[in-house]
Amino acid sequence: MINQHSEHHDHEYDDHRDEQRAEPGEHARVYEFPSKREDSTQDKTDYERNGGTAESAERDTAGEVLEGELVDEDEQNITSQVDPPESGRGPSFWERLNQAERRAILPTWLSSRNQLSQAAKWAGGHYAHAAGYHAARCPVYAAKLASQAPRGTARIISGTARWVFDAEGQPLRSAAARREDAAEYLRLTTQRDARVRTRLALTLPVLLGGLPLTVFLVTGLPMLLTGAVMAGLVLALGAAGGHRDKPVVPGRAVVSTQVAKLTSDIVERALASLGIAEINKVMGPRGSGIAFPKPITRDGPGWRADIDLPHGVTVPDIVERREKLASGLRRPLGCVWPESDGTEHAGRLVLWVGDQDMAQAKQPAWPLLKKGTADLFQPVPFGTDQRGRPVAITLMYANLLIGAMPGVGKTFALRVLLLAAALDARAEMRIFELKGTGDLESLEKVAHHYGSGPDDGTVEATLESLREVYQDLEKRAATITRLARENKALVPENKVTPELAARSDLGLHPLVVAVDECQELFSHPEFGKEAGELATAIIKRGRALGVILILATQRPDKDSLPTGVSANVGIRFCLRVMGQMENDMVLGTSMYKNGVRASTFTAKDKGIGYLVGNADDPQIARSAYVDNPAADAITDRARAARHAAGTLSGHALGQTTTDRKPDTLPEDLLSLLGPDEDKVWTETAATRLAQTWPETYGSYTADQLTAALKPHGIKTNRQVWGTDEHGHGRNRRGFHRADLAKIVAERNRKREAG
Ligand SMILES: Nc1ncnc2c1ncn2[C@@H]1O[C@H](COP(=O)(O)OP(=O)(O)OP(=O)(O)O)[C@@H](O)[C@H]1O
Repeated sequence: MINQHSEHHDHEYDDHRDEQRAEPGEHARVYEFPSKREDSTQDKTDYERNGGTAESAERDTAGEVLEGELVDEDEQNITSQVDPPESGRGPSFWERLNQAERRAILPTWLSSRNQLSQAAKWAGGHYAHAAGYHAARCPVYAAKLASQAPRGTARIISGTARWVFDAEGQPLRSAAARREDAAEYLRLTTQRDARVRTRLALTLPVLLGGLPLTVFLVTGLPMLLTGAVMAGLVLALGAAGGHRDKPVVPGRAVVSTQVAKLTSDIVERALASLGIAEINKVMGPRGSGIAFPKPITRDGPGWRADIDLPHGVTVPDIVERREKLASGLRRPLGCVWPESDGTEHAGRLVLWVGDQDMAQAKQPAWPLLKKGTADLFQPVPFGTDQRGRPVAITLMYANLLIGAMPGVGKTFALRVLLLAAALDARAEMRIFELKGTGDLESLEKVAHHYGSGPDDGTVEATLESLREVYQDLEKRAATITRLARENKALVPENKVTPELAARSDLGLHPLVVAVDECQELFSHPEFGKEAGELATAIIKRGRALGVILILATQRPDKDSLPTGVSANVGIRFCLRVMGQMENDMVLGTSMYKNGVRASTFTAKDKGIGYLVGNADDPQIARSAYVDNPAADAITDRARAARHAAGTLSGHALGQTTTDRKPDTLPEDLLSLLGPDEDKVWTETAATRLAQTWPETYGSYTADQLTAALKPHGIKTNRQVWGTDEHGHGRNRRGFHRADLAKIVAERNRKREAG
């Protein structure tokens, strides 16, 4: 690199320059420019005197400098090479050895027991399938071969006859006869006669003796064996009578989707198709080409290429053209995943090209699906990345925001994490699903608080729960401070530890608060503001105190997501969104600019999103797929574990408590409704029950009544218009008298029938 600067005429410089002149090292060349205007004028005049023009004099001077010739010592501008000399440049040999990356001795699939067992399972399954496929078609193959047996027999007979009588020499003998070449003809026929004699001598004993003997022996064998030998003979004859273009086994058991190997040529061609000027420059006839610092290798179910992009081109430049890149690679979009390498410079691209579209690739089952428990202080399984590697999330000391447009897998992703939390028996769960579709219903049986519906009642209940959590924060903080004062070793980092969380006397157990469709809460005209403030405070303070807030929204904008929440949340999962604003609202400022763009996902990329804040670099993850029945089975397990640990509480306990209540709840409730009361709010009914029969229903809240009515088949999530304590008319959750009356009539009928 060359740097120009003006030179002051002082002695220090002169000394320095003299030093350089005294030892003009090969790599430290000094180029000098005339700096004074009069000097260059002088040059021009001299040049003109010698027949040149002033402009060409200037050009020539510049040319001289570029060619690096030393010019007059008196001239005053200087250009010096700033690169250090070759010797002594960069890290030493040992330093380089120390920093060098060691490539794995064994391929990854051999070095991990898990991957090895997966590979073995795959190979076993593959060959078992092929064997089964062909076994099922055996009768068809046998019939085909038998039908070909006559042709096979004819072929063998005619082939033998042609061999014995030397049919292959016939054209030569005919040609000799046509040419009337008597000597040649005689030589050929004599040779043929000798051949035929020998071959007849070999064949006749076989035909006359061998065949009858074989028939005799075969018929003399036990029936079964004779049959087997005959069948084998027929099949062999059938094989001899086969057609080359009509094989007996027409197709393969497994049709492999052959994916083209990723080569540097293919990658270069794809990069050149992106329309990036710097790439085109290096790809041009005089360009240096694209640099591949490591060989292209197989990585999981795909290929990985590490690429040094040309100077000035960054990974986001490529990521934003992912679609064009996929077209250049001739691969489906869901197979092409350009990423940056966090440990390298901004132009190091890691391009992973999968064999299969991520959305269609078979995903392994969620590890906790059938068995196992979770520990919220440890990473809990969430899903897989584009290479099929497991992605786990540590929820403790974190908060999570999930955002996406409707219907791309937001609730499924949230549910997987809540199921994991449910499997940690210590965790208190407060779950609010503000859409009202019951997507999180499976978690009701383990939840301390549960609400479902977009109505004011549920939104208010969510706010009430947040208020409680906020108050609980104070208690938790006081406990931590007290413990730290008593024994610093108990709280080394002034935050909840697994040991403290396990102590039921402290109240520092993990507390998971989840709000699905949280825009209903934050944009609520009455409760939204307070809810936003509480959520922000919980996110800021709750982390160290064991409180985990998980929010999911399909409308990530300023009104629906308070900036305090979007700015402070630690882990973010963004599935498909429409544009930059939603992307950055969920994933954080500048993420779109840095190439982390959830807007590049397509409608079929269900459950796939960018996960930010979980690892050093943004990850692409697909949440594990757990459907409703599977989720129900998991929460049954979770409930049993909680029952055993004595940690069932609140709403979940209400369910059990009501199971033990005298079975007169529908009748009791009906008797409390006025004659004209067709509908009633659940909370009103709960209050009346508690007031009328305090011993039986004294502890009933609206949620507990909902849970208690569920086994009777009475739904309490209907919208009921009523007047609140301030005299305002509003909609809240409730039930219809008609539903209740129907159930009571049915119960009476059964009772009478005995
Ligand atoms: N990980 C996944 N793998 C495969 N399919 C998935 C996955 N996650 C979700 N889906 C599919 O996507 C559909 C929509 O998922 P989900 O209900 O979670 O969407 P949503 O974003 O919450 O929608 P809405 O905003 O309307 O509630 C599901 O019915 C499911 O079939």
